[in-house]
Amino acid sequence: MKTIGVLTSGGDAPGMNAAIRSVARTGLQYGMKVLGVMRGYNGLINGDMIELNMRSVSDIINRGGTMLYTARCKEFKDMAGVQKAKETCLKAGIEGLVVIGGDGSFRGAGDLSSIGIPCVGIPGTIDNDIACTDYTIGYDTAMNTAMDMVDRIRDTAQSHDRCSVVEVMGRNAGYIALNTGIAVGASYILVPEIKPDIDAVIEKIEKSRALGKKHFIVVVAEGIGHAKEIAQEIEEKTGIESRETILGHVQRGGNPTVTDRVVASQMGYHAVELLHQGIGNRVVAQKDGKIVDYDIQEALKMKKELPMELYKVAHDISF
Ligand SMILES: Nc1ncnc2c1ncn2[C@@H]1O[C@H](COP(=O)(O)OP(=O)(O)O)[C@@H](O)[C@H]1O
Ligand SMILES: O=P(O)(O)OC[C@H]1O[C@](O)(COP(=O)(O)O)[C@@H](O)[C@@H]1O
Ligand SMILES: [Mg+2]
Repeated sequence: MKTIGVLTSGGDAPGMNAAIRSVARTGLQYGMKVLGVMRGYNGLINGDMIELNMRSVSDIINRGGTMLYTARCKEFKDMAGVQKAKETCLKAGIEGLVVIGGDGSFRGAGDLSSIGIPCVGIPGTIDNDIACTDYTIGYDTAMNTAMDMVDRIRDTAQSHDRCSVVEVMGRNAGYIALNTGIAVGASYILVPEIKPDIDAVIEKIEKSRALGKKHFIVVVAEGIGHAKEIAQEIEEKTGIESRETILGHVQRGGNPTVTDRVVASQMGYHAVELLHQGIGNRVVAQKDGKIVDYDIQEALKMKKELPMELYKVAHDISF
């Protein structure tokens, strides 16, 4: 391949820049022309792209967000949009494309691959909710940010003998909630994968209160929501003054951790190796510590479950 494109799509995630840098530098080393497509699939439909050289990806490895911007592009969900994107690719000479994003972005990459533009997906989302991979770029940074924020909340909850209900991101996935919850010693963790049971939360708080505990942290995933109502119910039923905090987009920003930078660098490299061999319609993944790749359609059919043993450990040791 003489020319490849790279784009970021869906929610941004810390480490996406490190992946862009890796894709660009690997491609350039192979003598390829590398085009950075702006604002996800929008840039592909509108022909909005910039040529990347070795220096244009300098000083981004340490930065959150994405230098190529990102978007959720409705038009690309229809084949007409995908067809337009293909025409842009043909015009610009793009023979292969790296798509950094989540499962939605991979569906689009599969569609574009099916009409003759080979695409390789790189999992980039803070949610870690992509079934084919043990790890998604941005996840570690997001969890560490959430943990830092809850540590701060703990200081004030402790000083006031309060209960803090903290909502972390994760629309459909409880990975951030589970790991942050265990890392901050939460009394209870509510995740979208398990039907919420407020009575169980209250029972747990009462149990540890009987053992002398005076301040409590409950972590709630965004998919469960209702942090305010949960805090109110805890206060009403236990008499413990309660406050809710929704962490929100603070979890999506900031400098990527070492894990996110390393995995992003490895995955970007692997993606371009595939395109260099003329291989498309693949998703790069991390499996048991190794970088591997899967057919996009097969990857999208895979299922991943929240580690229930970890959920049990979290609750068995929080008193
Ligand atoms: N079924 C689909 N077919 C084609 N493109 C899709 C599809 N679903 C999502 N996309 C494209 O991928 C973009 C990102 O998807 P989204 O689900 O929002 O985020 P993520 O990739 O993080 O899961 C969408 O805005 C759209 O352009
Ligand atoms: O920034 P938005 O559009 O409000 O989206 C919020 C959602 O994006 C995420 O931060 C990341 O999700 P994606 O990577 O799948 O886009 C979710 O945790 C959250 O539910
Ligand atoms: Mg998604």
